[in-house]
Amino acid sequence: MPQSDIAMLIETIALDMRSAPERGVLPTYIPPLADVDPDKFGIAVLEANGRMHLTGDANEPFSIQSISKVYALTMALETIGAPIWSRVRQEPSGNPFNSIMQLESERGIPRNPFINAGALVISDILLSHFGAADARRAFLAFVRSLVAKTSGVRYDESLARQEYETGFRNAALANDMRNFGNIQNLIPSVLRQYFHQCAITMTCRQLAESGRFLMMGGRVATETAQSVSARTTQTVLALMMLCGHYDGSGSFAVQVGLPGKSGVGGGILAIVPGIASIAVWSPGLNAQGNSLLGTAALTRLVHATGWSVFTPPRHEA
Ligand SMILES: NC(=O)CC[C@H](N)C(=O)O
Repeated sequence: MPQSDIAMLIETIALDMRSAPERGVLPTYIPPLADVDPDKFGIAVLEANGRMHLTGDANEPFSIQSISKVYALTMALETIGAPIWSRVRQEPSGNPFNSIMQLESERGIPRNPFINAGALVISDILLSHFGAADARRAFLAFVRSLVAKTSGVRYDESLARQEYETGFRNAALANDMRNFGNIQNLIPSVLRQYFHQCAITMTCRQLAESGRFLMMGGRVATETAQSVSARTTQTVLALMMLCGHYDGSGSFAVQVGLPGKSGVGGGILAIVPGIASIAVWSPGLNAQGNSLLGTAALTRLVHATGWSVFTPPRHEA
């Protein structure tokens, strides 16, 4: 698609989204996220050729929350590899992201790395691998290695602390898994690691840049950064498609048709393999905790571009 068309398209979508009457609801269980301006809206589209298209609030940092689960899984796969699958499965959960019922009945083995229980196991794995003193630093360094300009890519310490003080459900999930022998480090350390990962702030521009390795089969944006293996990339994309939107993953696949990962900060990272890395941000959420207008914007974008992975490639006659 010509570059001017993408630029115009996202302008039009952003304009329509600005006046949308239904904007979803802000999450109240993480206090600072309830105070974000619900009218914020941004889109960043990074094409495979390196062109970046931005609109709206695409240069404003926001809390990436569960989008961080993509980087954590990538790191765990690149450092530990296949043994992680004895502690977390690769299946859709069909349950809310913070559900404890399924975890209990399945004896502390989470369905996938993108629900909270699975992400806590991944945080535990990173803690064991890098050590308590270095795991947080290593995680932030990895995320920074994926973006060109790292300014603003940081832990929001205040948000991480407030989630630590109020995240009783996550504490319950971690304790339940420790009871089943699937958490090895001390619970406070695991929770601190996990809440910090969730509390990273990034702009849509930086998020789209960070998805470059997923778009390009493992090649990253900056020259200094290591590349990620093609196998890890495919695994992460497959799980984003199947589990990236929790119990809304099926309808996201039907509407948008791209591997995507949402966060309760209102961001979504969606990947068109070989073609584009897309980040959208609108803080209001739908009933499954995924950005309402972010999903609507991606639906429009994919409809106009034919970028769904389920759309057959156009062949010249
Ligand atoms: N879906 C999300 O973004 C959830 C992340 C949030 N930090 C939590 O653990 O509840």
